[in-house]
Amino acid sequence: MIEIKDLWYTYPGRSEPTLKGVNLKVKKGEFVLLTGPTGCGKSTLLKTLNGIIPHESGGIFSGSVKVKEMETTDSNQMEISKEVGLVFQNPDDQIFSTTVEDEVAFGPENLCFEQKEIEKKVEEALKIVGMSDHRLASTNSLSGGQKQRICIASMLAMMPEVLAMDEPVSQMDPMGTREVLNTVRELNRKLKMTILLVEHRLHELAPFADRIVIMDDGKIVFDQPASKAFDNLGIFYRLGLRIPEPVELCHNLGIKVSPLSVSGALAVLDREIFKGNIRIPQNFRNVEEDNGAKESFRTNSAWSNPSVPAVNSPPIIDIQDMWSGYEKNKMVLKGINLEIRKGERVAIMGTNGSGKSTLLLNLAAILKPNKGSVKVFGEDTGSKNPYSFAGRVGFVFQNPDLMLFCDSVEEEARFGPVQLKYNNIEERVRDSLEAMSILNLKHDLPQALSRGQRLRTAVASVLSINPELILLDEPTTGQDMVNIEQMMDYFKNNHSTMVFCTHDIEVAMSYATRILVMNEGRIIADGEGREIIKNIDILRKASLTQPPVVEIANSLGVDAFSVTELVEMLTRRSSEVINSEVINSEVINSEVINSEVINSEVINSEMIKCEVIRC
Ligand SMILES: Nc1ncnc2c1ncn2[C@@H]1O[C@H](COP(=O)(O)OP(=O)(O)OP(=O)(O)O)[C@@H](O)[C@H]1O
Ligand SMILES: Nc1ncnc2c1ncn2[C@@H]1O[C@H](COP(=O)(O)OP(=O)(O)OP(=O)(O)O)[C@@H](O)[C@H]1O
Repeated sequence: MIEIKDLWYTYPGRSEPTLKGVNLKVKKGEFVLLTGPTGCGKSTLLKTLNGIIPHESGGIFSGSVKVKEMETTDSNQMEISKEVGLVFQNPDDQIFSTTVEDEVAFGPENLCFEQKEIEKKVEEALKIVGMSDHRLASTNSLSGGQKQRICIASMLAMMPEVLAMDEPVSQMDPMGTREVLNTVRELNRKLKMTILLVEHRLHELAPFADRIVIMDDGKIVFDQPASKAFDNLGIFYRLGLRIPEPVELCHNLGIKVSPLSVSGALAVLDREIFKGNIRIPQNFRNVEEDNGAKESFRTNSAWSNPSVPAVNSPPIIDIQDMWSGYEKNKMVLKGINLEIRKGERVAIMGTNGSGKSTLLLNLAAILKPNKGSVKVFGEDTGSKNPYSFAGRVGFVFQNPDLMLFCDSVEEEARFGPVQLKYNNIEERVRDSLEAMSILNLKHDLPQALSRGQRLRTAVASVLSINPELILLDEPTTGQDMVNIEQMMDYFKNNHSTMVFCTHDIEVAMSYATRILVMNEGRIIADGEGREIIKNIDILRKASLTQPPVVEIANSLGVDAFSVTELVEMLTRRSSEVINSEVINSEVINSEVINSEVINSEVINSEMIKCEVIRC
């Protein structure tokens, strides 16, 4: 269905190619998950499939891209678009109609379907993405995740033979992601729709794919069936890609199988328990008592429980019975009460459209309460404009493109300090770019960067003013694991006071000192991550899911909140297993673990901590 041969592509104005000899074949009906570090060229490759590159982009293109035998460079873009539906990375780049209904109907109308058929397609597509109730809504009034749902629906309404999706679920809540992808998978199986999906959330999406392809620096460096892809984890660690927790658990236990699902991992563990290789510890419900201090991890499995700051200082944020919305008689937030103190890192989680961004906009005084009060640093935002908080409050929007307007990355970081007439401007610029690992991009035009790079530029532009309160709307979407850790470690190590929206429960568990869960404009839970994660009712109401390792631990009857914790629990009681041949051969076979580790008595947190494992 897709055949790419020796594809090279250089963007206009760039001296180096972005794609460097890509070869890829995808058969009809395959579901291919394409991943790789941020900026490696995934979106660029996807754009060659429907001819946006090179037809609209210009630049230097060589090699061949064929879809259904059609050479995309020779074909007219209308023709290619009938075969290839492309879901854009940024929904705002895709959506152009004023209502949801018109947006979804646009494709089928252009394909000249009968009116009745168009109606049916729109209805079905909206149902798949859970947006039937928003059919008549204005597209401008949708939340980030709702916009992504509409983008998927508008492609599904056309039922293209090839569906190319660029991080289509990055802003969607976990339950919505599962539901939509289950349906997409069904369509792929039943109708033999060919799917090429780009995602960083490999750990969540791998179970849906037939094949996993990894890009690095403009080349394809790995291509394996999903069932075998995780047999050797070296490349995933090396490129900082997130590994499905069930796989990581089994490997860290020395079991050489790579189940992608919770049920698969449980079947494997049951077998090992039956053989006596693993024993479930008794009386092990309270992990914190037993474990004492835990080191922070350097891999995804290692995300640890963040420490909670002292809470005896006066609140920086004080919200009393706040109601707020965009239209007079339609409140989005309904009676919010909230206090946040210096040093807290608060994650806001919840269903798409539950009001997370709206709450954040209120904290930045961009939106004002219709009723009740919001005090930031003791000042009532109702009587202030957002500029009164400039320098003290830093805000990063869900869509970083709304913040980038300068000619270079370093200009973006310089803008704030210059406006605020700060000293040490160049030092601030350098430090903030360095903190976000984009110093090497300082002369680049922000609009000519990958999304992950643009997001980090937006964060750097806020860091350079060193605000007392940092507000981030989904700062980890579209980022690879290394960048997520680096960004969040920075805030943690600098004891920043921050409030961030996220759909990533593992990041929240690891970095937030407190999690707020929202549903339909209300805070329905507020507490420490470990408490929240155990409350299935709350999770369900907020469309959240437990991380797989927590589900596995629950099924085994123990309390564990990360892969490390569960490995520690299981191996501490069975160190003979760790020293067994199984583990040693895994370790010896692995490219990444050195002899020190092999000699280690147990696979404990020391081993996982070891930097070696990452490279
Ligand atoms: N419009 C553009 N003009 C010039 N260069 C560009 C443009 N878009 C992307 N690039 C270059 O191509 C590289 C790859 O970008 P691309 O968006 O394909 O990466 P990606 O793998 O999709 O990244 P991410 O995971 O962050 O979305 C960028 O690092 C940048 O150098
Ligand atoms: N500019 C706007 N005009 C009118 N209604 C809006 C506007 N922005 C958001 N809304 C509505 O407010 C509600 C909450 O949106 P908000 O963006 O706060 O949700 P969210 O929880 O951040 O969602 P997501 O997880 O999808 O980002 C949604 O129902 C949305 O339709």
